[in-house]
Amino acid sequence: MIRYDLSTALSFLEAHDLEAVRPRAEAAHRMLLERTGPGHEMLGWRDLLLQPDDALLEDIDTTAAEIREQADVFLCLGIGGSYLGARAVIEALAPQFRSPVEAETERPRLPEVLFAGHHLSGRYLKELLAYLEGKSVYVNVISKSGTTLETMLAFRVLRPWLEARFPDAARRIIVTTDPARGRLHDMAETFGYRRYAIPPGVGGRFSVLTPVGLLPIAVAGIDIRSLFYGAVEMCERLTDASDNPALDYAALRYLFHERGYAIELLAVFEPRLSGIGAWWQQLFGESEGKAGKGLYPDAIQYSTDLHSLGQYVQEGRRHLIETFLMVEREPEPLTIPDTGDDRDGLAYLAGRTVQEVNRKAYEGTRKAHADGGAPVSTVWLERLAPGPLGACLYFFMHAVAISGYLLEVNPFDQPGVEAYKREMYRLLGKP
Ligand SMILES: O=P(O)(O)OC[C@H]1O[C@](O)(CO)[C@@H](O)[C@@H]1O
Repeated sequence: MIRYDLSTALSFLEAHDLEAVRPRAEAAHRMLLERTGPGHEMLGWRDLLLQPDDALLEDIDTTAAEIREQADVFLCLGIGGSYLGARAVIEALAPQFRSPVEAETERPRLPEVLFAGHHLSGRYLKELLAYLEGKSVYVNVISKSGTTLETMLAFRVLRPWLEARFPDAARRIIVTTDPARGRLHDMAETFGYRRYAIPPGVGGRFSVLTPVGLLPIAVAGIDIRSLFYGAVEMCERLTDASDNPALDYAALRYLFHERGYAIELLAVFEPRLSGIGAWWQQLFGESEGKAGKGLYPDAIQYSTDLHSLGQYVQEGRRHLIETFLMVEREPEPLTIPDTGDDRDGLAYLAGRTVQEVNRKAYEGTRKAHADGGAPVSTVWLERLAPGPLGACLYFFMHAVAISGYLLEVNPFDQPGVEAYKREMYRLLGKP
């Protein structure tokens, strides 16, 4: 389901470099599998795939079916790992343009899945409340700690709004949080909200395959079982150190990190994958960026950004590597019309497909950027569907764990994110 092509990047290294780093990468891989590395108590994201809880998937599907039936809007409140995974998968797989009914089935349309609590814009919340007026709204508050300001502040605004409009407000609020503690947990207990647990051994950025991601994804009408089992399959495949694309990816990144490269671009040519890029940014940024180490992760969307950042990538400071995230099989090609003239200068494309043009844009970009001095490699996704996407999510989680161990950091903590919070709370006069 996932293929990793690093052939072009290898030309930036000495012939034996990859082989030389392999024993270290394999040792890091073993630390992950054998739970001997720092942060090993936070490997719950693997455990839940090694022992799938089908009853939980069933339960989430049942809740999602009720919400799909009742809601016009499913509003997810969360930030960082508590929304990026859900948003990424929904953007990748749900229809990009909405219609009043699903064309073929004549069924009423799916609820709109919206996000809030992922920043502190009062303006956004005000406009959101105005938009929600008159609609049937369900709210999913997602926070592992149950204390994150952005999320909890949005909930404080939404809760009275819901209570004032819906006699069954308590049933419309679903809380996803720590199973035993925290303010959100306690509120759910007090007010009788439905509750889903984030296992204690799963950090926010690794939580997409828990109810954090699965409930919103299921509400969006996506097959969570296929997504989940795609990840299970990839998890099983990556236990073997030989022919292991995650290990190769981690080893390659490490080699360039050690050679002074500072930035990794994750470039997509399919806008639907931009959300995966945003999710990947948090995954790699929070896991690696500590002790003065790590590649700065930057997600970029082509060909859009070739017209803004392309100049820098081609000729700017040579301190970046580029990883393309591509889809192998594209369904429903769109044929470029033959208009019978060449007024727009595009007659040479008539009869070919837009997909082919996009593929050539990728091939051309890969060559140009490599020629310009950027080591490039490509992660290939078999197709845009729940199974391969689940495999892709696991691929990156496995890779970042190996990568963190190669850098000799704990890939599962994020002590640095507290610094701004301390300053902000001091300014706000938090008791
Ligand atoms: O789920 P929580 O506890 O609200 O945290 C949200 C996000 O905030 C962070 O803790 C960073 O502040 C992330 O690691 C996490 O994904």
